[in-house]
Amino acid sequence: MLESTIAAIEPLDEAAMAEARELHGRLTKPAGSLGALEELSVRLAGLAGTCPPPLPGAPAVAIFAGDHGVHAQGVSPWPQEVTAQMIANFLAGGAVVNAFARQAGAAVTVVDVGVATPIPGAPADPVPGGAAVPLDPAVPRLVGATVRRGTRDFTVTAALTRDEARAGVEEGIRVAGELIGAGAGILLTGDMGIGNTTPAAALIAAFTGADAAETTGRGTGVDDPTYRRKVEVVRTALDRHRPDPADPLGVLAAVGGLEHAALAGLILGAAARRVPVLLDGVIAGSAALAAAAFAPDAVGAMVAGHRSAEPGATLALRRLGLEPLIDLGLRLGEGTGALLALPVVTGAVRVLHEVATFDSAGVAEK
Ligand SMILES: Cc1cc2ncn([C@H]3O[C@H](COP(=O)(O)O)[C@@H](O)[C@H]3O)c2cc1C
Ligand SMILES: O=C(O)c1cccnc1
Repeated sequence: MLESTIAAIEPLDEAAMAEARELHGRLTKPAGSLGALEELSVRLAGLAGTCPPPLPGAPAVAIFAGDHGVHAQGVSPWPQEVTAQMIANFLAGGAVVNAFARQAGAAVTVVDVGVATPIPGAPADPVPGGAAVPLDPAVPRLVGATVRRGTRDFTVTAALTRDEARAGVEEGIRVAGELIGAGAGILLTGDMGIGNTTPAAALIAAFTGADAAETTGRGTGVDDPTYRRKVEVVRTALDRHRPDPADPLGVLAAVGGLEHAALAGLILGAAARRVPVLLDGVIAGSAALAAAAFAPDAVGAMVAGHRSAEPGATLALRRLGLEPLIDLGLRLGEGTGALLALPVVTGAVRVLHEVATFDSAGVAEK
């Protein structure tokens, strides 16, 4: 499934992009006046292979959740159980991501790929992966797709086996296909996993070559001693595993997490189906680097929702050549920054559908 998905990812359609650029030049606005929205709409035309590209209807945010063996090293001030407790909160509609999803009209799917503790109140048998899904923005949904109940501590051994990392990536591909099959016109990335900014920092260091001190941030707000320990943990893991950036499955297995692997898969799945994927913060950025290492043309499907306050997020976006749409100092995750950016993406496309040309509106050109 991974290999066939990678093989299906192709470059942007140059003819559709040229058509979108030409159309922009005829719309009733000074050329270039919509700034970054113009190039974004051109890119989305290239992704869809048609101009104008479809409006990104039926948005769907996929929140991949997992726990982390490296939590034992004291890299987060929060207990591991908060991952499962927040999933219960997502399903009850009480988290920030739910508020923003309601505002955006986005369906919320939580995918348990690696949660270590029981999810309070969750059915013993959540919807198994593969079940038919209605995209109902009012009802958050849990998909049970556990690969293993938390990764191993990567300061000691590889976080995952290659097979486990592959299973995580393939679950993300499967979810992308399921959501797009149910009608989603744009996918948004979300994450939940106490400690997951530490593997994100390690992945970004592995893929960009940046130092652990540059890629590591304060996550949920760690104090100075914890921050120093976190940098050391990332450095120790990189020294121990020496991950090869040309082998993304190996990197994800050595220093990644199951939600990072699944998000890489979601991105690949969206790119293969030529549906845009709106990236959230640093976890998504680290997964996007993995996706780009699997398939460089996958970058064409990526839209950077926002600039997370985590320093690694900026390094990841720079490496991918993506400019974030909004920059509000958010550092939450869950998909919150991606959801806030969604109207910007829709606006960029709507211009190509609805704005009159100088000719049709009888407006004089300069
Ligand atoms: C209540 C709560 C809600 C969250 N929602 C997202 N995160 C975010 O913070 C975690 C990563 O930060 P660190 O690596 O410092 O643990 C992830 O679960 C991420 O989704 C949350 C964290 C907490 C505590
Ligand atoms: O930017 C993010 O994605 C982020 C930042 C801090 C904690 N969790 C996620």
